[in-house]
Amino acid sequence: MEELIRKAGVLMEALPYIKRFANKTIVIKYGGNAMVEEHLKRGFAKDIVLLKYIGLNPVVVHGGGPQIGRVLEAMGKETNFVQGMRVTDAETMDVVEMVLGGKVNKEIVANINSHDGKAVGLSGKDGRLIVARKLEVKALNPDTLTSEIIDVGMVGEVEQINPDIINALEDSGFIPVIAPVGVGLDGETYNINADLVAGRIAGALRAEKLILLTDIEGVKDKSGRLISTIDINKAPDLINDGTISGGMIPKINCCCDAVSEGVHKAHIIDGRVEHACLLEMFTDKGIGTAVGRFA
Ligand SMILES: Nc1ncnc2c1ncn2[C@@H]1O[C@H](COP(=O)(O)OP(=O)(O)O)[C@@H](O)[C@H]1O
Ligand SMILES: CC(=O)N[C@@H](CCC(=O)OP(=O)(O)O)C(=O)O
Repeated sequence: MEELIRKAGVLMEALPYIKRFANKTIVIKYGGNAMVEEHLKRGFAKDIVLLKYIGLNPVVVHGGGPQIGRVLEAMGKETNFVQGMRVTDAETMDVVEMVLGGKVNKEIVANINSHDGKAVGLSGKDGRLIVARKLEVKALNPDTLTSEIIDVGMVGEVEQINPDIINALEDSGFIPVIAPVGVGLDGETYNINADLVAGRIAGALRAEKLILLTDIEGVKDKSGRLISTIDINKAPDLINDGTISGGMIPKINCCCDAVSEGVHKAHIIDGRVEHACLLEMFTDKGIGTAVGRFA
């Protein structure tokens, strides 16, 4: 009996959040590093289905960097990163589109649907959801100490999000699952960092929340302790003083951009924790790092 009462208590803790988030859109970025063990993949799919059944509108944007890397390696093709972006020649672009839009996207769709969700896979080409242009990456040349443009190939940045297709799917009870492949004005294909796509989609949808699932507990301070909240005005200091580096920089920047565009809060959480999304959304304490306006 005690165990049953404890379970009821857990449900009651969730009640104010279920009420607050009813009919709200939640954009969840599912990183390639978080798609590891089978039980975690199933747990993620079940979380998404539960969110939909209790009246929220989850939108999934996925990555797949490690999965792309494995295929390129099997082909014997070298891959390089500049400022966290994969240098993408024509052959690499084909692999990226096949892996993200094909295998990875369909695996997530199938997993959600096997738990009675109604997921539909999309890339940025569908309904011209993600219109992109070539990304210009500037870096300092150590010899001349001048800033130079580095050609990273078909890497794109988001020019515009056309959310009509997402709204149409949501209205019909479907769960959009989006691969971060963009389309240019002339129909060309672009490879875009999945965090950046998730942030821009959350902004365009005026989502209640953006959740980035990654492979670390959240943002940590210099002594390795988790920082549970970051005000968007304080984030640049954490980058400038070196607390935040590497792959965490685009994450925090896209969280800040999303909040500036009207998203209420963005969260960076550990996708290796089972049911991470539910723990973040429906418990008082939450997990990971929340980015918002706290001042
Ligand atoms: N202050 C910080 N707190 C947490 N992680 C950080 C920090 N600074 C840099 N990182 C690095 O950022 C990584 C997350 O970025 P990334 O590997 O690109 O994630 P994903 O593959 O999920 O997109 C962490 O694993 C960690 O190595
Ligand atoms: C331009 C660029 O780097 N694109 C990424 C797209 C996938 C991605 O972002 O995947 P994760 O979220 O799993 O890292 C790539 O090619 O790896």
